[in-house]
Amino acid sequence: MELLSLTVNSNSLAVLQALEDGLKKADADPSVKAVMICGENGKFSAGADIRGFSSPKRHGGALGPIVSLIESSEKPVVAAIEGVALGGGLEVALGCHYRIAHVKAWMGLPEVTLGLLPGAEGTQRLPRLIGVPTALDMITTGKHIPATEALKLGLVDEIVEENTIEAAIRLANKVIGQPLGPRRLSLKPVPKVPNMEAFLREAAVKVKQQARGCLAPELCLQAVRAATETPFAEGVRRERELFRVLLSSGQAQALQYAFFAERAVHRWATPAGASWSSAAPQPVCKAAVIGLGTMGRGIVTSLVKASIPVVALEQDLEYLNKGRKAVMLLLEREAMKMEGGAQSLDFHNPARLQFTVDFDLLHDVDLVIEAVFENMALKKEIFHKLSKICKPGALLCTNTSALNIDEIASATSRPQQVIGTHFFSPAHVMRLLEIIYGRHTSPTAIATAMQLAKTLKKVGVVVGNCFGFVGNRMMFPYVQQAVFLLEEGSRPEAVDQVLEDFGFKIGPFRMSDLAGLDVGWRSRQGQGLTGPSLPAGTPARQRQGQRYSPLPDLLCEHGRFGQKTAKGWYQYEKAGGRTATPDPWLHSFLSRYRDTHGIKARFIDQEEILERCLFSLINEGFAILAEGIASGPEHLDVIYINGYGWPRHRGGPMFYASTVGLPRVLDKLQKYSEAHPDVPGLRPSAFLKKLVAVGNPPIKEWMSYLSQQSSKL
Ligand SMILES: CC/C=C/CC(=O)SCCNC(=O)CCNC(=O)[C@H](O)C(C)(C)COP(=O)(O)OP(=O)(O)OC[C@H]1O[C@@H](n2cnc3c(N)ncnc32)[C@H](O)[C@@H]1OP(=O)(O)O
Repeated sequence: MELLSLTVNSNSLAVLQALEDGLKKADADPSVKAVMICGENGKFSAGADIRGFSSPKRHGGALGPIVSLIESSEKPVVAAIEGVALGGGLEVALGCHYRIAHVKAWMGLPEVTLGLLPGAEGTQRLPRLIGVPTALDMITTGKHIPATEALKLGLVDEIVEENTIEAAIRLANKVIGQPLGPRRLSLKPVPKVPNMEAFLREAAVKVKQQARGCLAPELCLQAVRAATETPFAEGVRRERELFRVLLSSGQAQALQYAFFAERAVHRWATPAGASWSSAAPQPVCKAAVIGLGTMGRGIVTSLVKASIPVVALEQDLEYLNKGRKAVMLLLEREAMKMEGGAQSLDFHNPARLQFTVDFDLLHDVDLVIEAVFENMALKKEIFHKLSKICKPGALLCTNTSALNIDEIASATSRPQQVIGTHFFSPAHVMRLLEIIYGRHTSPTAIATAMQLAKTLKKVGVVVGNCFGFVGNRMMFPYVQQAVFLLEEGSRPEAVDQVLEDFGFKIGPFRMSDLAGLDVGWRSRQGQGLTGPSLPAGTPARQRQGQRYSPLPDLLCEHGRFGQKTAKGWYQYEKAGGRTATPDPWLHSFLSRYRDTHGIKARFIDQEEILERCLFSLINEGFAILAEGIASGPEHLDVIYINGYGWPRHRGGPMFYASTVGLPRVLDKLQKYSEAHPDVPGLRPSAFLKKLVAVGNPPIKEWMSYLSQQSSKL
């Protein structure tokens, strides 16, 4: 035997053992001259089984010594990388003396996205191979890179278009007898950077800023720093130490929960029994988007990027030309980020992207996404038209953040094909797609919308139809609490700071200024909560017997719509400016407001700000679960992580509640509810009370209590 081949699809214990046994056998057998390591079924390895991290013994130090064993082999070891080499899989490849990859393979060290660091000596070998700046980027972001890039970086020695295994065998035969010392990465010095210390210091500041409280990127950087400052063996010791810190941090559990939650939402189901396992999607070969405002432009861009031909429609030529310009600009920017540039998107080709004011051009599309502004009468008029013009099987989607899907569907002759597709702004960037089924929506329509999400590289989450659906419905009590806190004595910057320190990308007041206060104002006017239709004599701070804050309405009456008017909860340098500065006018306005309404301002500490905002949001989540609007807590968490800037390392609001402990959440809600009996959002939901009563079960068991007990809730 001249060559031994080993397969390493996943780094399970059995595979590791087989790898170790195989290597020892190869070393001991004089007839073996070289070793080739490959994966089965066209995949090298996706790394360790993520579920295994809950048992530290299984992975912590198990792989590192095997990687060292590979490297110290006296016979050349060649990695044949097909499919993916990720995490522990890539670390195995780094232990090999040569790496050869298929042109379509992808590589990366994504441990950081799971709250960990590459703990099998990867933080020490990769910088030695490709240099500190690039290794640091790969390790702290966890990005997957294509084989072509890996070749440019020197991560692999060769890429092939044909049979990788045969090419690896050829390479192994060629290098038999050549000295292995120069191929052992642990023996190589880390390539120098002109001012390494300054470089690492700057990188640390950047990584900390981007991490927003997530530990893993910072500890990844510390491990790479160790590679630059200490010999290999010392660096490995430091890497193991840091790995153990991360493994026992709650953040790793939260991030791993988020990994599986994002996959669990693919397996959608509705209370009526429709599900992913029985429904098949319809093909979408051509789509249309109606309305080229901010949302429509992003949606068109997203479809073009996914190579779906689009007809983009506006109400008149003026709006069409404005929309066309904006879409072209977005597409040009996107094309610049892509390898093939504008050519790869081909958006100047009318067969790919057509602009029109003629509804009749929608006769042959497979799917329409209506994205006009939130006006029920207008949406119904459009859907009525669509059901006359579109071909029989076409899916009719409405991009709405709160409107009733059933009412929109009632305007058509085919309500089974009507579905809500709630995109998030900017629609070509944000990953979330909330998919809302109505009473008559067919399983095929849901499956098609889910497939669309996948094609657009988004995470689709299927939810039921209610005001605000899941995301916005949970957001209402959160924002309401934030405003109540201002009434009681706090300031926008204090509330935002607490929530941003928690890890939100942006606090509720900065968010409101960004989105525009006029959006909510129009909606409240429509609901008769403010404006001319408010009955005379309505108390200023009460609606239907419940506490109401007119503060946001008053700001709008002063023309303060947020960034677009340079004034909102903050002041900005100019209309459209982005830099929020606390505004003395607002502070004295709040004082006058409190005086007018006889409110005595009090000091509100950070704990109260955090708990009232977050626990009211979580409380609404429990109500949503109890009503069957979403089929599990993962759905709510995926929505919040991908659409609302919830810090991923805290796993989503429902996972966070499970880590705080449901008895504590209940206790605090009870306390706040007693202090504010006129605020329904603080009254603990029956489902939360039930879960506490049955002993605070783990999150994965919550829904089982609902099905047994829903009638008694
Ligand atoms: C000291 C030793 C330490 C080692 C550290 C590590 O190795 S940590 C693990 C590093 N690896 C990863 O993070 C890879 C994670 N996986 C992915 O990025 C993707 O799954 C993929 C490999 C790129 C494939 O993507 P694709 O879109 O084709 O499929 P899915 O993501 O839907 O995955 C299919 C199912 O496989 C499960 N899965 C994938 N990888 C793992 C894994 N490493 N451990 C456990 N399970 C994994 C995934 O959950 C899917 O299962 P479902 O049952 O369908 O949900």
